[in-house]
Amino acid sequence: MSEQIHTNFIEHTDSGALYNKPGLDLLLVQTPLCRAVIARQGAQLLEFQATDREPLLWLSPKAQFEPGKAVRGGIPLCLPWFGINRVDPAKPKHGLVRTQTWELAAAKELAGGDVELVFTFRHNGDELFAAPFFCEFTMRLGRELRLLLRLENLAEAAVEYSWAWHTYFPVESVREIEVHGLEHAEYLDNTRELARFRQEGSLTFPGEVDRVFENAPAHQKILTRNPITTHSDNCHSVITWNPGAELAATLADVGEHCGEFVCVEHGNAFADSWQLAAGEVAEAALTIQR
Ligand SMILES: O=P(O)(O)OC[C@H]1O[C@H](O)[C@H](O)[C@@H](O)[C@@H]1O
Repeated sequence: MSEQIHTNFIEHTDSGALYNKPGLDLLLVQTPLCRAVIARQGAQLLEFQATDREPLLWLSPKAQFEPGKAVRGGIPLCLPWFGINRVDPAKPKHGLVRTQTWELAAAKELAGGDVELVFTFRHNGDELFAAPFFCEFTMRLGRELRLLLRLENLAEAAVEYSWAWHTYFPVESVREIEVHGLEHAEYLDNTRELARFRQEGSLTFPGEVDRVFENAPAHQKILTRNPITTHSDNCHSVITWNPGAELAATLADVGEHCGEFVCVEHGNAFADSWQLAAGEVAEAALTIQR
């Protein structure tokens, strides 16, 4: 591993110091514009809050910080496959990069006071995923949050990649929110063997909801006390998820907190998966604010 990057806005810390649950190395970013916490494992943003605004991300009070286990909350990046691996369902859900250590390759302050962190991850190809690939994940942290993904297929043949930023948003009560921006779109219902339906009106969360919108619009709005808006570039899939009380009771890191968040995830999965030729690069971006 390369040497740690030192700047006046990054503190190298860990989950023991910040959450009293030792286990993972964390970066604490503090600037006049915002505060963020990022796990080196998965380059996973755990917290983001612009100064004088409400938190943008939900981190479960029951989150576990164990190396090799995904942390419940923030923005885990699911890649190189999203959800259950369709070729071999015994493989871990949501790919492999969310439980691997990423490198902080660069960190700098931009004009205007935003800071930019660049994380990289190289996969050499193994039994989990044969193709080698390289990911660059850039976070711009300011009054809003901007994420950029650059994925390079290092294989000598074409490879399919599916992925998503699996964002957990905080809400007062998931049963009282609406997600706008998916009206009339078709979705695959993951609670009904991926059967296809059409979204009538705005999306609500009366119980378990697990929907995959392909070819989805670029803007969504989460209507909660202080609305959250998302704008994506080249993210054609939106996945919406809340487990509902019954399923949440079986998730040790969610439990009774299931009403406090909604996942509105952006990426390219199912029919929108990226087919990358040998050496091909693809990019996508997501901006979130409230
Ligand atoms: O528990 P995880 O592996 O983090 O997955 C959490 C959820 O992620 C996505 O939203 C999927 O559509 C859901 O089916 C899944 O349950």
